[in-house]
Amino acid sequence: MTQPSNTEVKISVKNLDLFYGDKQALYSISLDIHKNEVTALIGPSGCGKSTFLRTLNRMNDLIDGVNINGSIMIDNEDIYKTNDVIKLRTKVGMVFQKANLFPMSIYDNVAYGPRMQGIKNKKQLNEIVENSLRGAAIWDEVQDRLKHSALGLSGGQQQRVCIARAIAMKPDVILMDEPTSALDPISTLKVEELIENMKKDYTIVIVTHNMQQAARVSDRTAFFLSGEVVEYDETNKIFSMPSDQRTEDYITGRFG
Ligand SMILES: Nc1ncnc2c1ncn2[C@@H]1O[C@H](COP(=O)(O)OP(=O)(O)OP(=O)(O)O)[C@@H](O)[C@H]1O
Repeated sequence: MTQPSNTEVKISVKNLDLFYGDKQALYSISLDIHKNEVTALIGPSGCGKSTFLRTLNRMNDLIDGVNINGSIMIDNEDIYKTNDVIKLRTKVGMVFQKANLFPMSIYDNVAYGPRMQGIKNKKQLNEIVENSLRGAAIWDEVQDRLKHSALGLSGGQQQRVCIARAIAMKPDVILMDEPTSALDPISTLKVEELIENMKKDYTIVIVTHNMQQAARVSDRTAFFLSGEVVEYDETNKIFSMPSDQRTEDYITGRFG
């Protein structure tokens, strides 16, 4: 468990409500996410963790009938007031629960985003691919088979290539939605180590069902319940001395 430092605020969420049609899924969420920290979102199934995560790069815009009130500022800019959603999603990358690599080579998977941005220079692409795979702690395992299909890798390796693919876009923030829930314990540990190492370069927000994982990798933890944030604090505090009885009941396994 790491000690949070007094880092600057990267993302500031104020009074955020979200509705799927008539159904409200998030209630007046306000919290600050700090730069170069790992922030964990925990809570029982259906409490709104993924919904909240997706608001941070406007992935919910892709769902019909979603309405949002309140504001989310990233680097002091309201992300719901910009029209450049592509730029936002470049700055705020995402890694999903299940590795979702394209049926193409490892190299092409990582080079995909930069190529879409118009980078064609071979040397530059080689550099981006190598640096991204190194950044995702998978270079040593795949450097001899960059031209092989990415789908031939193990689940844990594929998930790290997904992280490399996110890194290749040079994001500031990386959102991770249960990135290890489909992995075995050893691959999980590798991804957790990777997350710890990545926070010096990125701001990371991770949804996890795994309480030990939240305790191991995060600096701050938000406990969600029925669409509200019950408690948000330093991870040490949440896991040793929560202020709210409901947080305590959840982390001690009394429900959820
Ligand atoms: N596309 C959607 N349309 C309508 N309702 C949705 C949609 N996605 C999620 N919901 C509802 O919003 C609420 C929050 O769901 P969400 O997936 O954010 O919770 P979660 O905490 O991430 O759950 P889990 O841990 O099971 O992934 C739930 O009641 C869910 O049914």
